[in-house]
Amino acid sequence: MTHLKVDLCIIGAGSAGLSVAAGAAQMGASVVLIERAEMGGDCLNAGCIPSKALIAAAKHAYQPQHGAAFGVEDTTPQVDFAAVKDHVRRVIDTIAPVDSQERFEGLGCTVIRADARFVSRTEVQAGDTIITARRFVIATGSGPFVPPIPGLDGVMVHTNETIFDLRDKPDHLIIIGGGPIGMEMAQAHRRLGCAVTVIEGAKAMGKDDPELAAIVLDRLRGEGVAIMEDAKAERVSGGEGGAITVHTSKGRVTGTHLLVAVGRAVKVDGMGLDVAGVDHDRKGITVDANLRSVSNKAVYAAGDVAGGLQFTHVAGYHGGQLVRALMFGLPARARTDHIPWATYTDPELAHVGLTEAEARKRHGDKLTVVRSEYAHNDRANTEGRTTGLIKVMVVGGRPVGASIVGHLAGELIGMWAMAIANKLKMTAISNTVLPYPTYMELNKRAAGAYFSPKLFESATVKRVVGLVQRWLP
Ligand SMILES: Cc1cc2nc3c(=O)[nH]c(=O)nc-3n(C[C@H](O)[C@H](O)[C@H](O)COP(=O)(O)OP(=O)(O)OC[C@H]3O[C@@H](n4cnc5c(N)ncnc54)[C@H](O)[C@@H]3O)c2cc1C
Ligand SMILES: NC(=O)c1ccc[n+]([C@@H]2O[C@H](COP(=O)([O-])OP(=O)(O)OC[C@H]3O[C@@H](n4cnc5c(N)ncnc54)[C@H](O)[C@@H]3O)[C@@H](O)[C@H]2O)c1
Repeated sequence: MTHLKVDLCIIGAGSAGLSVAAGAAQMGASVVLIERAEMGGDCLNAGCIPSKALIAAAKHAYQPQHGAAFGVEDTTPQVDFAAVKDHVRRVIDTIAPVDSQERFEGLGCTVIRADARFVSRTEVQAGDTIITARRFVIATGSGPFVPPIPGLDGVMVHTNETIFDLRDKPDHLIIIGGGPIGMEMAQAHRRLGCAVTVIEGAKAMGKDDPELAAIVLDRLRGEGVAIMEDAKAERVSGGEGGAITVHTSKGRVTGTHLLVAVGRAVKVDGMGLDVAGVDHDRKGITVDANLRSVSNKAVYAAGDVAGGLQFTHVAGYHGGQLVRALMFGLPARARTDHIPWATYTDPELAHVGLTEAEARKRHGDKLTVVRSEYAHNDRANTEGRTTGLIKVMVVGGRPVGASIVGHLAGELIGMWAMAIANKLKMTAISNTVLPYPTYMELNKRAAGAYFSPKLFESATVKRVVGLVQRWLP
């Protein structure tokens, strides 16, 4: 058995673990980084990157069929599904060196490729190495939750861990779960030529503003994705030639392939957390506002396993907060009110801060909701992207939330994320001069919609202007 004594031991080399490791090692701490599977974790290997690469291929399949409005004849492209998967693989391989063992060893980390588990409150074993550390970061992420639906174990079930490796095009893909994974995968597969049915137990895209989500759902339905809502998957059965039937509270659907996307299960099993005295539950490690275990002060958690929002940018944010806490002894104080998210359907759906419903509940009459429609944006008109809108929730002259549905919503939300993170006023947006014609002007128009009534419908302003005009030379 080898023994190592270090400042910091990080378990998991996904977005969260890598962010902490890179920062801590470059600031001079001795760091052990342990990963039992592929470097880069879910985002690189089975999450964000393959899904966005697949969506990009699907856009290429879709666009040639919709050029007529621009005077370009519609054509039906031939999709080589296996070649699409080659493209997905190439993108992963291109990005992989940034997350690689070699790169992190170059930064000064000791990288161990093994399963890690606590053997005491201050020691972790990985393979034949025992690591004693002043601090530990658990960044073990999450995996697909596969619910105990009767019959599921009797058919071939895909999750995000296998769907990107599928090289034969599904004739009919059934997706259980209408969250971000389900809806992104539904549209991508439909555009690549599959029949797709989504079975959602409650409301599809149910974590987003329902008015904006409805615009995405209309679009997907218009493209031929069948979406069943309030239809809980109750039983699954197999049939001849690999056919799969999902029985729901609203009837049954038969397809050729099944993707389960009903949420995530955090990875904490077999880690010796009880030996280390680290409290945890179904949502992950129980941490305080500083991402520190409430029951073992030497242990911190970051990313999906920290029990909050499950996004790569949150994992990165946790990483930054922990570097600050672990290297300088400053409080981490992870906020959540300024965290944006985006779902990369077409149109995209993005959000930051309070939704309209949450803002109404919290702020009542003090809330103003302003809107800006894509149909009034010149750039959107030139590109035929006029479906969409922005809603901004404003209290006391400052944005407290923004929701966007439309082309590039994931990019546009950045301006509101910056405003909320830095507690900027609406004037910070309205004072900004933007290039014309851009989609970004939608944000400025929303800020304009906030000030317009105050300027153009105010008797006081009219009186002052009248007086000034009388006295101006
Ligand atoms: C299909 C899909 C699409 C997504 N798209 C987006 C998106 O567009 N944008 C976005 O922000 N987020 C997206 N996400 C979410 C994002 O992937 C996760 O939030 C992010 O990967 C979490 O990072 P993490 O470091 O917490 O965990 P992970 O990336 O899961 O990394 C944890 C690592 O720990 C390792 N590990 C676990 N247990 C042990 C152990 N005992 N010993 C050693 N190693 C261990 C695992 O092997 C893994 O490599 C998507 C997720 C999925 C599934
Ligand atoms: N663009 C992005 O940022 C992005 C993309 C994909 C995933 N993610 C992350 O991954 C997480 C997991 O995504 P997800 O879509 O798997 O989970 P989710 O929890 O967001 O959505 C799962 C959906 O499945 C439904 N469901 C659960 N059980 C069901 C049943 N038996 N029958 C029918 N429907 C059922 C739920 O009502 C819910 O709407 C997300 O919350 C997000 O954090 C992010």
